[in-house]
Amino acid sequence: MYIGIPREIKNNENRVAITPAGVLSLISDGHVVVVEDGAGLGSGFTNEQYLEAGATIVETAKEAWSQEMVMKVKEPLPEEYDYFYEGLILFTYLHLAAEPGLTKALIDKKVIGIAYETVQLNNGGLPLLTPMSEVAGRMASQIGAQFLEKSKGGKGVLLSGIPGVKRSKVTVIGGGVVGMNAAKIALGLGANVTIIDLNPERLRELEDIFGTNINTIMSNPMNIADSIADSDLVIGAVLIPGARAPKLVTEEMVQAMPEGSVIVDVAIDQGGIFETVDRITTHDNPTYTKHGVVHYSVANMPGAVPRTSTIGLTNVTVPYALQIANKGYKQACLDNAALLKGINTIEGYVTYQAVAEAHGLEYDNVMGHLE
Ligand SMILES: NC(=O)C1=CN([C@@H]2O[C@H](COP(=O)(O)OP(=O)(O)OC[C@H]3O[C@@H](n4cnc5c(N)ncnc54)[C@H](O)[C@@H]3O)[C@@H](O)[C@H]2O)C=CC1
Ligand SMILES: CC(=O)C(=O)O
Repeated sequence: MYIGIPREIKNNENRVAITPAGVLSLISDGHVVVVEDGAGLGSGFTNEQYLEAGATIVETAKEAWSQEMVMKVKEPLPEEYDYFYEGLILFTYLHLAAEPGLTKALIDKKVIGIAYETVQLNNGGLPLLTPMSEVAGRMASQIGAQFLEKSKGGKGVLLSGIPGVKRSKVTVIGGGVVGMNAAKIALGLGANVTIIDLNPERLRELEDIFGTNINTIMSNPMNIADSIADSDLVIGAVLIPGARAPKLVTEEMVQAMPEGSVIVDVAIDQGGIFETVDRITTHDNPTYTKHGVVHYSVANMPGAVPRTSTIGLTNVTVPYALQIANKGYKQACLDNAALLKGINTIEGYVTYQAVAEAHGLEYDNVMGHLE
């Protein structure tokens, strides 16, 4: 199979969809990998390293996009939609529930859109989302600590406090991969941590992991309002796979937070869980202040630590890419139920229920397209 790797063009997105080691794996199985000039530089991988691994370097994005399968990191931006063509296999993060324009473009151009974030194992795990959620969760607490500094617009508190001065309170809403990693770092920085989740089994697991060093609370509007009212930092980490994120934190709840508190809405890539998060921010200009509260809503947080993130991402994506390339996407998806769940669009149809619901579009069963 011919596989294209375009350079990422989102603001400060320095990740790339494949490392030279990943190229070698694909080439060893007889595939051709076409990498856009300089695509790996942001992650510290040079054209020469890709060439040594056996890739072909092309000068333009158009050439990288003209291959049978395109592997990317972030969802395509509108200026990339013109590269779509009927039958293209697009293997990347798509986050379609929050992307009506992209959903329409994929349907109109009959692209086979396989979304990393909805590839799902039988146990519910999301193997192609997990490493980036680990990165973003860990970053969320670091970033929150930074924006609590007075010069950054925060109230001027240190997460750990000091002897004689109380520790800051961090509330994490959603105790999955992002939430657990955010809690780990917040605890390490000395904060007083509360995790809120809807799933009692998950709350039990979190207590088994952290012991009584954290508070675990059942998710409901009253508990969320109570916990965030006296929090210094609130982290949004809820996910319903493939769906638009539920707005769990109302404007009124944010208004009740003390001035200079900080919100980090990691779930922004699925639309965000705070009513007051009304925009996606960028690494160049990551925050805005509303009701006196600093809001951070960058949708590609791992793009800021591209070396770690690219290696972490490609560790998990390349084995799936190999299955698609070796067997063809139809057989690969028939043989692998996790990969099958990744197909969001095919032959002009939406084949992921939550995406169809998010946009009021007709849902079609993917199996009818795989004969
Ligand atoms: N902004 C960024 O750069 C990045 C964003 N993300 C996003 O972070 C979000 C979280 O991802 P993961 O932690 O991997 O998901 P996950 O599936 O591991 O965890 C989600 C958690 O939310 C909980 N949940 C569901 N409904 C809830 C409710 N009503 N109240 C409280 N908890 C609820 C679930 O029980 C689960 O424990 C996703 O939207 C993901 O795409 C991930 C990586 C980077
Ligand atoms: C998951 C995601 O949106 C990211 O890694 O940027």
